[in-house]
Amino acid sequence: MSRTSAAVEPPADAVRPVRHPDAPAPGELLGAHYGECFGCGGEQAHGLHLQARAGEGVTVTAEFTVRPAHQGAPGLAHGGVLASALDETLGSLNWLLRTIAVTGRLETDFVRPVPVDTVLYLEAEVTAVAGRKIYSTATGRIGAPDGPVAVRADALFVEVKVDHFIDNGRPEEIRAAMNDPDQVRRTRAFEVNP
Ligand SMILES: CCCCCCCCCCCC(=O)SCCNC(=O)CCNC(=O)[C@H](O)C(C)(C)COP(=O)(O)OP(=O)(O)OC[C@H]1O[C@@H](n2cnc3c(N)ncnc32)[C@H](O)[C@@H]1OP(=O)(O)O
Repeated sequence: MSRTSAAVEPPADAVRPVRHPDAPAPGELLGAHYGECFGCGGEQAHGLHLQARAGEGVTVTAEFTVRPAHQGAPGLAHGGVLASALDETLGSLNWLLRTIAVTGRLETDFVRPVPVDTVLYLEAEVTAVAGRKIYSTATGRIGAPDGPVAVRADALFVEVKVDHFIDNGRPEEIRAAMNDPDQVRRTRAFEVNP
């Protein structure tokens, strides 16, 4: 059962999200926004290596394989790892809006245990936007895109300027990300225009 709080309910003046005209086409892989990202980075040895794919409208899908390193209870995925997979999937939606945003609130329901070696099929959608606040929802299903729901989440992302990272991050990583030879990743991190 979901017990979503008012904090992740869009207010009355919220509007429908608008897919950016230059958003990746439905079916296209989004790629990582940062090579060292725990959720999606290919250079992050300890990461989830989650790959999100654009869907129709402001939706994405992603697959995440639960590895032995992701255990909490013996043979079962750790709840925090599952929340991370949901967070990353939800965060990747903002690229379809061409908005830089960070997770303000993430409410997660853990519905079924998720065994090691399971492929979790994630889908996420932006439901509404109110000023800087972006409301979104996600589900993770076991074994197949129409498998049983194991986890779900509602989230509030808050739009930020690139200064958020420059002011709060470590200079060496910021410098490296700004000089990333991967132009798409650099654009996602630092040159996004609404
Ligand atoms: C280098 C690579 C780059 C990479 C670029 C790509 C980034 C990908 C990120 C991946 C996802 C992550 O891991 S993100 C990492 C985890 N998250 C974070 O570190 C965020 C930490 N929190 C913050 O920095 C801050 O609290 C913010 C930015 C979220 C909000 O601060 P702020 O900018 O001062 O704004 P503030 O006025 O407080 O809030 C704006 C509106 O949102 C609402 N609001 C804010 N937080 C909440 C909340 N938790 N629950 C309910 N509502 C909230 C406020 O009530 C307000 O509503 P109203 O009054 O307007 O109605």
